[in-house]
Amino acid sequence: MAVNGKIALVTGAAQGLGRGFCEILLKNGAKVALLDVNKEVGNDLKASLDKEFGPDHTLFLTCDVTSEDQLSDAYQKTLEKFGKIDIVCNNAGIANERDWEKAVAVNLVAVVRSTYLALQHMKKQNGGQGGLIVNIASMAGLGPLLTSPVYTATKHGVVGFSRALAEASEACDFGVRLKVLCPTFVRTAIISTLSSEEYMGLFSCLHGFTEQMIGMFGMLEVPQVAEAFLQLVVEEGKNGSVLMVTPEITSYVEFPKSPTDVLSGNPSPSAPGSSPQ
Ligand SMILES: NC(=O)C1=CN([C@@H]2O[C@H](COP(=O)(O)OP(=O)(O)OC[C@H]3O[C@@H](n4cnc5c(N)ncnc54)[C@H](O)[C@@H]3O)[C@@H](O)[C@H]2O)C=CC1
Ligand SMILES: CC/C=C\CC(=O)/C=C/C=C\C=C\C=C\[C@@H](O)[C@@H](O)C/C=C\CCC(=O)O
Repeated sequence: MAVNGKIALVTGAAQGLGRGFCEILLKNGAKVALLDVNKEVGNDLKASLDKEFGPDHTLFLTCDVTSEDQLSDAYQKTLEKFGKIDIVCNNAGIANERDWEKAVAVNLVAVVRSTYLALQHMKKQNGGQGGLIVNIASMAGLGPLLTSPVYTATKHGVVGFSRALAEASEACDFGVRLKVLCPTFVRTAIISTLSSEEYMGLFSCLHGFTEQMIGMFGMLEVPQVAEAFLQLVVEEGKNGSVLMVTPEITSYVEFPKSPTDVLSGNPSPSAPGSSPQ
């Protein structure tokens, strides 16, 4: 999808990766609705972007994505301001294994809700022009991050939900594509929470393991991930694709055609249909 002239909505836009995604969209000619629960940082970002791109290219909306009313209202205000929504990036996310229900609410429930709101406004059957939804997961959406079981669950959920809905959207001819971004560690505020007692919850005994993982997978900078995000946005087709981003490589993930493709070669003798050993 060409970005120039498009209207985008980004959640968690005030800082970190969300800010990076907004800036690269604006640099490529889009107008962006910036949604974030942090009013102060969001207003500061809006003021900064107004200086660089002009006041009419962005709209900041204070929005807690876990609130159905606030999210729906933000979509409505975006449509009132810009007339349409072509791209949605569900980026807002937290890491918190102690208040894990909050993490589920932000990282998964809100992503589903925002995706469905986007679909409602974009799909051709509702008079929409189609569009693209990019959901931000993580490498922890592709494999278990043992320091963060609930975070892992939410990100696996984002990957599975987005891939399934992409297939459903194609089957229903909604005209809406879905894609997923799975970065490894990125130097943002979320990293600083990883060693905090609040984040670690049951797993404070694993402090130090995160440093090992960062050593193993490296640390990305926001601009690197923003470039990968732009690649996802501009690349035509690839509905349901999942893009992994590491310091060494940015590449699409190849999933097995069927879950049975990942079975080991030695079925249990008790397994139905298995031949006796
Ligand atoms: N930083 C990293 O290492 C990685 C981050 N991610 C994902 O990238 C996304 C962005 O994370 P970062 O930029 O790193 O974090 P960040 O903490 O720097 O930024 C997150 C933004 O989301 C906002 N936010 C949090 N809860 C919200 C809510 N309820 N409603 C609205 N906005 C809310 C925050 O105010 C903040 O502006 C998250 O989904 C995260 O899981 C994925 C892989 C790696
Ligand atoms: C908890 C949230 C922290 C930061 C945000 C974030 O999403 C960061 C994710 C970064 C990396 C996730 C890595 C997940 C790896 C899993 O696949 C593990 O199962 C891999 C474990 C070891 C791999 C061993 C090897 O590759 O040699």
